[in-house]
Amino acid sequence: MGLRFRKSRTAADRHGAPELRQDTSASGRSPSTPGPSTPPDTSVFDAWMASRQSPDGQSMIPSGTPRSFTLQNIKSAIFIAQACSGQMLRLFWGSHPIRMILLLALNVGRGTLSTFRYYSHARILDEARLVASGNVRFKKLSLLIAVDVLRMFIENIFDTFSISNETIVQQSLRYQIEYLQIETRLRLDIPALSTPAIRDLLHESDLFVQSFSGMGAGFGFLSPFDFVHTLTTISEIFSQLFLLYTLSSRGFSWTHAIAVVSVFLPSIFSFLSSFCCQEDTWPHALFSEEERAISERHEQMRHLAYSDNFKAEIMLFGLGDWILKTWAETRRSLAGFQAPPRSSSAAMREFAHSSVLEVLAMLQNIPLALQFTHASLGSVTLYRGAAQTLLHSVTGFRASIRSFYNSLFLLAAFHTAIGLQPILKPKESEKVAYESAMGPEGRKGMKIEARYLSFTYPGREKPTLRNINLTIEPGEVVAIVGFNGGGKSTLMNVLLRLYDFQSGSLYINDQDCRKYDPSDIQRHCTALFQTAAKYTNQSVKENTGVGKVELIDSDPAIAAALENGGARPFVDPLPRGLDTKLEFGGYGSYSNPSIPSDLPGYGRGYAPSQQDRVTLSGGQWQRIAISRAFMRADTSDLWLVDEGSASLDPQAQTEFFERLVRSRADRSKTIIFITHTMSTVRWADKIAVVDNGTIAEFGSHKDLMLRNGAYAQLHRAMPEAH
Ligand SMILES: Nc1ncnc2c1ncn2[C@@H]1O[C@H](COP(=O)(O)OP(=O)(O)OP(=O)(O)O)[C@@H](O)[C@H]1O
Repeated sequence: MGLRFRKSRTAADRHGAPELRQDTSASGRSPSTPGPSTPPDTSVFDAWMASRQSPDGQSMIPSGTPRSFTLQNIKSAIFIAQACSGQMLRLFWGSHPIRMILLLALNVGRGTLSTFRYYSHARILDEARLVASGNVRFKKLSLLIAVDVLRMFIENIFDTFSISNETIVQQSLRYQIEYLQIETRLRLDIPALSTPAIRDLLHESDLFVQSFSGMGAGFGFLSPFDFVHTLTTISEIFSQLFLLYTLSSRGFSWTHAIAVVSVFLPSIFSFLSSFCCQEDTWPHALFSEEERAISERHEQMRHLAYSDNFKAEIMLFGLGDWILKTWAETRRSLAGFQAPPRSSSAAMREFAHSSVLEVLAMLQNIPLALQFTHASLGSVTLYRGAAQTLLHSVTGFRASIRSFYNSLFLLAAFHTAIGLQPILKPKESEKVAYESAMGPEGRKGMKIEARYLSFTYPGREKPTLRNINLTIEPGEVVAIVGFNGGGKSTLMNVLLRLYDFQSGSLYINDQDCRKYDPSDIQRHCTALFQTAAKYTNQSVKENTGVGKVELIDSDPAIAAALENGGARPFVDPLPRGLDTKLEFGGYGSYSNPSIPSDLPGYGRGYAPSQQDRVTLSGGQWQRIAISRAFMRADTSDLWLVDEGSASLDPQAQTEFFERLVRSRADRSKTIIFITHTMSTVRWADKIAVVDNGTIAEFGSHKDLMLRNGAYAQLHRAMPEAH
């Protein structure tokens, strides 16, 4: 299946943009194939993708990179603002309508506060100046000071109220935005999440969400919420302009005209030059493949240094120096990339820019010099205050515009992401409900038929599974064996509908599997993955109960699952029983030496770290994972075990298989298990040998031994087989 986005092969194609329609001709899929994770608002998605093209059109800039001010990008930003503003306004409005209006009004009001402050100070200064001439009017001066104190008091109350109102609105908005983002991440399936363009989309969407909590960095983040603050800046600019106007209207002169114009000159010059000098905002080297590779290596080294998981190997193999050296080298290289040597013309431009700014700032003082003889001290102070605030506000406004410009692209990502749908979900009109199958001799369970099934991981060129042909009857027990990297786990993931296949067919209970909602199939399966999840810092109850969340509070159901999983011997003596929290044996975990680590239990004891939490061994974690899988055994037609018992000792492994088979005494479940241990193969009715992505042999132990092929060879290589 080819991913298609545009007719011509652009950088977007090369980076795996999701297709607008399914390319059925290339994949050989049936028309009933579920739709891809098509962004619902493709025009916003197109604008977002277009903004990620590098200026030469040859590559895509990494997600999270600020966009440059090109004509194309500016057009995209305007389009995004138009297309998404409705949604944003609805979100803003929906959070707290009254508080939202207050927020806008208070932000406008805040901008005028400095004008009152300067005006009040100017009047006090003018009055105080009379002290020198002996004409001091104490009553008036006291009144002015009292008014100023009152102004400060009101300003304080205004600020306090406006900050608390803003916090409430921001928290509410943040909640809504984060909720939508988390919901999207949970809704999407693995194929959607592995599509490079969707991953980038979600990354920028995450940055958008982070910008609401002030956690963003590097993108010049400014959430649309923060943009409300520019209302303060705008109102500040207008109120200072008004102040300057009132100063000049006391007797207009050309010096006042110069005053108003000169106040703006540095800002105007700076504003225009920031748009004109594109080289300053587009460091090409930042996006080269070379830098990306170095940056990745840099991150890897940092991760190695920080993560506890690698500590043992780092110490054992003496990797410390190598990690530090590589980290330092990559860091230096990155610094070189981030600060490319400036060309002499760029340096000259920078010099000219700063000199002009300085001259313009100096020009601002000319009106002061001209007026000094006849203007009052208050007017002079007022002029300086207004001029500086204006400069500051316009500069701040310019920075806000730039940040807001960038946040529009993050908004586009968020807007598109929250509309994404899982790739594997079938169309409502074609969906069928799952029903258990009946097999020969009244056996129940899941029937699986794969025909010429092939699968390639997203972003990979070579298929991992090729022409898989396999029929598993309801109630059958099948062992999958083969060499490392052959594709066994991948086959399990495809059977579980965690991944879709590109060609061939897969029938489950005589129905095309693509007609089922994957969650409908998964509800009837239980699985034990090669690397079982460890819900660290969560209780035994939660670690087990998540196997069937409806029963997470049912102590009897959890106790039964722990019994089946062989976990009770070490769970029962725990100080807080099912409520004891479980920890992974990291190097940072705390051990309390006063508690003996050899508490009675199954096999070796656990290492208690605190009264309410324990650190489990690898095998104990595996028993918890098995218990979790047993939580859903009653309602499952299929058990899939991917070396889930590999960490168990031989006796425990036998017990596990006995329990597994006992749990389907009436042969009411299909069981598929992947194993490298030949002693466990005896539990299987049939064996599939997976080699190099295909099923090399399939049959009973007896048949395959007689065949004397790959299985017989594997079997003979295992000492415990004899
Ligand atoms: N998420 C993934 N993305 C890309 N390639 C993958 C992914 N998972 C596995 N592979 C590749 O698919 C191939 C088959 O891997 P798989 O885990 O299915 O093999 P396996 O037979 O289960 O191996 P083992 O016996 O070692 O567990 C390997 O080459 C592996 O690199």
